[in-house]
Amino acid sequence: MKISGITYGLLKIPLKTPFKTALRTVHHIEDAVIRIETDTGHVGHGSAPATAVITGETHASIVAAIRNEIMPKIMGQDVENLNQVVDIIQRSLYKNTSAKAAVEIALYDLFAQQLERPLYKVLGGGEPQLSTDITISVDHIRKMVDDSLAAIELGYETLKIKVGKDINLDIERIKAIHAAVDGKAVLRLDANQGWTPKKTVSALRELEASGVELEFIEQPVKGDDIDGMKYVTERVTTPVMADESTFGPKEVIDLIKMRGADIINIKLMKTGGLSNAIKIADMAAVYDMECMIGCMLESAISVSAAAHVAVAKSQSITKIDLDGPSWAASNPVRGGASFENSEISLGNAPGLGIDGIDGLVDLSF
Ligand SMILES: C[C@H](N)C(=O)N[C@H](CCC(=O)O)C(=O)O
Ligand SMILES: [Mg+2]
Repeated sequence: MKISGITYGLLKIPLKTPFKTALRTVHHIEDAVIRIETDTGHVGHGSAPATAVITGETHASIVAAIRNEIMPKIMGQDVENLNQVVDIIQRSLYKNTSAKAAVEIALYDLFAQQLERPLYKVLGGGEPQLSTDITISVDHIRKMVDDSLAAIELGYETLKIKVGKDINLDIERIKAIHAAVDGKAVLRLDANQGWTPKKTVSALRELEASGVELEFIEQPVKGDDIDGMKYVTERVTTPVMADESTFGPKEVIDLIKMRGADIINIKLMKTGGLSNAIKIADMAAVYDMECMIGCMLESAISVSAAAHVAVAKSQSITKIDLDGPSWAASNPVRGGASFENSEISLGNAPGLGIDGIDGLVDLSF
């Protein structure tokens, strides 16, 4: 099965409600989508959102990186030689992790299709059901409380509360949600780099002292402030998760060695795809470190691939934040994993099991 062609598209799906973090407000999922074709007539699907504030990439840069740098180097390669092709993708250009992720997702889809097995089985198997959290956008307190209660009504058992705007107001937000939820859901926080190390410690100590139990605090300080992450990790009881601080395996090794966080958030768009995500999950298992699999605001194509990794690497990937598709007003992906509120189910079809994608704007000029 040799790689013989590629088509490019843009997928834009309105959200049910705006997604708001300390870094950005988003009204649509917008993904660059690729379909990699083979000489056997198979099609592998891949996609990547443009999360410029996190990875530095735009849709134009993702498509240009794939079109000009990655595809010319893997055209004609045999999908069967998965590791060799992955190596070419990873060496094809510096950074551009979302572009690499889109290509790796399509490649792994094809590899598993060739073996006529669902991707998670090719990656090691597992139980093909996951339960994801749901993100609560940062907003005024009443809205966040209402959103939290509505999510619980829909069956979500874990809420990921976005903070990081104004730390004093954030403390009020968290206390109000904690009181309203009244133990009916697990609470995790994501400050998306919005706090400082000292203020994080004092906020968490105040919350801990007032009986607010948090599963973890994700990326409280600037991504490149690894000393700040360590400072917080050493001083609070609440576990600290690294998101924007760690992209690839090397950064994770460094962070583990310096004990700069308790948990790692693995996202395919940061790792450059499945190969590095798997390396990180395996390394974390060696160090008895827990990981979460996360996503950007992205469609069911790439989130399905992340779900397959999570199922196969459940020894270290113990937390799931794959709510991207739940934010979309519709799911234009035919076939593949199903996303029903908190429940994610992987089908039995080969690869990712995707039959087609509706509403793609063709970029294959
Ligand atoms: C969607 C997911 N639950 C999430 O919160 N991801 C964010 C980044 C999402 C984005 O800005 O597209 C995160 O974990 O920081
Ligand atoms: Mg995060």
